[in-house]
Amino acid sequence: MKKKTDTKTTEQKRVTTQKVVTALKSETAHFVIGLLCVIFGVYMLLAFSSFFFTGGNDQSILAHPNPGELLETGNRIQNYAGTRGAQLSQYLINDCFGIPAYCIIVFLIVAGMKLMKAYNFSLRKWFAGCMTVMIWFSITLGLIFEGPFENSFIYPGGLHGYNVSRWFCSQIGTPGLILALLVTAILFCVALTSKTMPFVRKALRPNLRRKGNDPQPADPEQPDEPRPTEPTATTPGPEIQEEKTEDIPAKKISETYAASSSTPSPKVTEVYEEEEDNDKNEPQSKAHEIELSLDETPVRESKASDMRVEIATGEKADLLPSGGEPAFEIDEKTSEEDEAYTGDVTQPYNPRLDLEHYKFPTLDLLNTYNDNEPTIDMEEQNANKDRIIKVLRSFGIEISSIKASVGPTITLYEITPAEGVRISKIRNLEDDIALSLSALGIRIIAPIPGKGTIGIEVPNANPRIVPMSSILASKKFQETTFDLPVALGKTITNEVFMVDLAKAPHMLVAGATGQGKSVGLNAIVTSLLYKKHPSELKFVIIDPKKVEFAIYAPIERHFLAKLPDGEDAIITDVTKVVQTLNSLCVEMDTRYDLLRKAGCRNIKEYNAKFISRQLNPEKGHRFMPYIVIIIDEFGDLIMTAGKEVELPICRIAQLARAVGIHAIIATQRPTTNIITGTIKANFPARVAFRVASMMDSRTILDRPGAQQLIGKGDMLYLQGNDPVRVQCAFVDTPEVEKIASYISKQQGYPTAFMLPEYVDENAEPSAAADVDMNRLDPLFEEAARLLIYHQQGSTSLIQRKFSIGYNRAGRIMDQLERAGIVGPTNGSKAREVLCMDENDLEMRMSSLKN
Ligand SMILES: Nc1ncnc2c1ncn2[C@@H]1O[C@H](COP(=O)(O)OP(=O)(O)OP(=O)(O)O)[C@@H](O)[C@H]1O
Repeated sequence: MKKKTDTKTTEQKRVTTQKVVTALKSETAHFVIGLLCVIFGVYMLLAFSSFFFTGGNDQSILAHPNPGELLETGNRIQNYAGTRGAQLSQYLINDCFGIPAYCIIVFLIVAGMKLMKAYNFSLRKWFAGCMTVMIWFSITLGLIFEGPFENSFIYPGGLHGYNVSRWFCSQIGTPGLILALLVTAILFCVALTSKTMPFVRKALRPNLRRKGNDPQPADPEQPDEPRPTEPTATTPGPEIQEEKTEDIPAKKISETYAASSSTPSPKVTEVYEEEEDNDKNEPQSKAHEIELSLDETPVRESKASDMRVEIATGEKADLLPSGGEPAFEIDEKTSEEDEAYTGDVTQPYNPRLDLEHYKFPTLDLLNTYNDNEPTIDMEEQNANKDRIIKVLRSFGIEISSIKASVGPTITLYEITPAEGVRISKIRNLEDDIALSLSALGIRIIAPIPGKGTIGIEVPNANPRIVPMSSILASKKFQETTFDLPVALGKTITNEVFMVDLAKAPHMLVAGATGQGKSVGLNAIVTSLLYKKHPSELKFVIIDPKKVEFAIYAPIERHFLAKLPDGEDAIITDVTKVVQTLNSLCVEMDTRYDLLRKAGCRNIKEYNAKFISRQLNPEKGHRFMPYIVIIIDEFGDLIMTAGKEVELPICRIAQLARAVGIHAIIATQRPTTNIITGTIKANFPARVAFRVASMMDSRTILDRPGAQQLIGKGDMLYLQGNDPVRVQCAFVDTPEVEKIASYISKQQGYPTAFMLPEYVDENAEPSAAADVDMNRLDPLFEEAARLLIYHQQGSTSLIQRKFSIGYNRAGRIMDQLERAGIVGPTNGSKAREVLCMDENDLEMRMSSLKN
């Protein structure tokens, strides 16, 4: 009986402890503790400051040894913070660290702010910094003021400083201690800022100067560096003052640049909250690893990987070949010779200034799919396991262990073959095994790269959606340092899968219709919209289908780029596509020119230099936003415009990486006449959703596999050697609409970002001469009659009447326009018909034929 009560009490105690621990970990507890820290810090500040005036008087009272008497004399204590304040100051200042004890207050307040989530300080760094400063100054002051300061009651270095400096002096002598303090100070400054080393070098050799043709970014400390004024994001500002630049605090510039260029996480506080909630309520965000016993039930279930674990996909991307990209060389010309500029250079350039109140989209715009409960169906797991063992056994393969990682839609069974079984044997049997397992979407990885095990991927009976919100709320996305972070979804081990488009640098997306391509493209755009300010990123969207991307039209003045005479920023017309791509080539060339003049190797260096005002906007320099080109239905484009489209795309893909222009092309039909060798060579990052055939998979990934995917966002991402299976994040059209509307309601630029004008030098001035009669569509004349009869230049009319596809109808319409029979596109309205009647048409036709 007694034993039972004991157990009950222990259990109760355990539960209570657990409750207390949970309560302490809660956000409210953090906030309250933080607030207390700040309040206590302020109290200490009062006590310390008062100590300097009242300490002398209080000291004699506090020195009284009897606590009873201390209580009586309490009224005579003069410190504003009372007896305890006086005691605390006496102890921390005189008995410990001297005046540098103020560092304790600084740390307390910093820690409090961090706990309250008011600021996101790194506590470890602040702690180390405050401790170092406090101890260093304490010893230094201890050395300078041996004993009380001018016979006053204050020990500037405290007893600690006094004793430590005395001990050091006895060991290494006073000069030794001075040298040690000096070295420590320099080391601390080196750890604190990278500016220390050039500063020390310069102090050691004052006439040390960088060579003029050094392509590195110039040292901001250099007094004669020219710096630009504060222009708008696209145009140079008019204000120019005759001012020298010596007095620009280099540190300030670099700090502000860091602040302005680092990407703020939208609503970071909220994000963390959500993430914690996710951790609590949505255990599906954890990877579930189950070790399956070889005979029956699972032996162990463990939540192995935390969502916060970062997989090094980005870094991996870094190491990959850039797909035949030619080397970019900077010629040896003095980069800054034409930059002598003396404008208003007191502040670093802030690219976000024009839209400084811009708010990043918030996570509440996205659906959370809370009902999407995680489930691990043990029956299913065991049935699969048994099937795998049976099938392998039937081929004479024994296994020693089997482990399952349950992903959102796929489970990976990792199999260790028994000793003596050769992996090559399993690989040879791959097709037979797949046939025997015969479920849709089984993929065998023999062996798993870097391991001696074999992977068998089996689709889950109840797949789970990976909501975009969960990916964007993840710590990995929030804290990413990628320049163009693209969050694609979750891997089989439930880790957030991200790539840096800036390093990819161009992406090919393929997938049969309805397998998740459009959702994937939306996920890519969404993740960029959540991370980039309108001044830093522009999209060029090419959408021949005219429907998929219309949802982005509202953000034209924030995030889209277009031709100067372009009506719609979402480009749907084939001729406009060719013009736009060529215009992008012009932009690319201009950017290269500017980079060369600035002596920078890439856009990042260039922008950093521009921000620190080392480049002169009057010489054409400007802040360069990244440009991401998205082309949907690339197959249709190639079919209609062929080389006209392929050539500029390949040029961009070969060269544009360094200047921040990146292309993503998507196609339903990954055939070799669409994804040509040149395209493939220049698009190293490949995304394959489910495709129709093994041939298609080979075209896109250079290997089979994509035909076995299960659709609905199940995809393989390839960059380098081995494809990664990822469940694409799901973002629905209404969610994208909400994001677009959230952005479009805010102040934008007056127009979309203007691409340079492109003049086709080979273009014939006469419209009629532009039409090659030998290549006219057989339906050309009939279509012309139809439009004249209806007096309505509508592509869908041609499509309907002749029962032909959109692309062909579009092509006919382009030919009709070039022949001067219909006018140019007219927004969403039908084109104007320029021929009045049949006679008019006859005349035009005969002029065309001659
Ligand atoms: N990541 C995903 N998670 C869950 N379901 C998805 C995902 N991606 C797509 N789906 C489902 O598949 C459907 C089709 O997707 P989507 O429109 O992206 O296909 P698509 O490949 O672009 O087709 P098309 O080429 O015809 O435009 C979606 O409506 C959705 O129901």
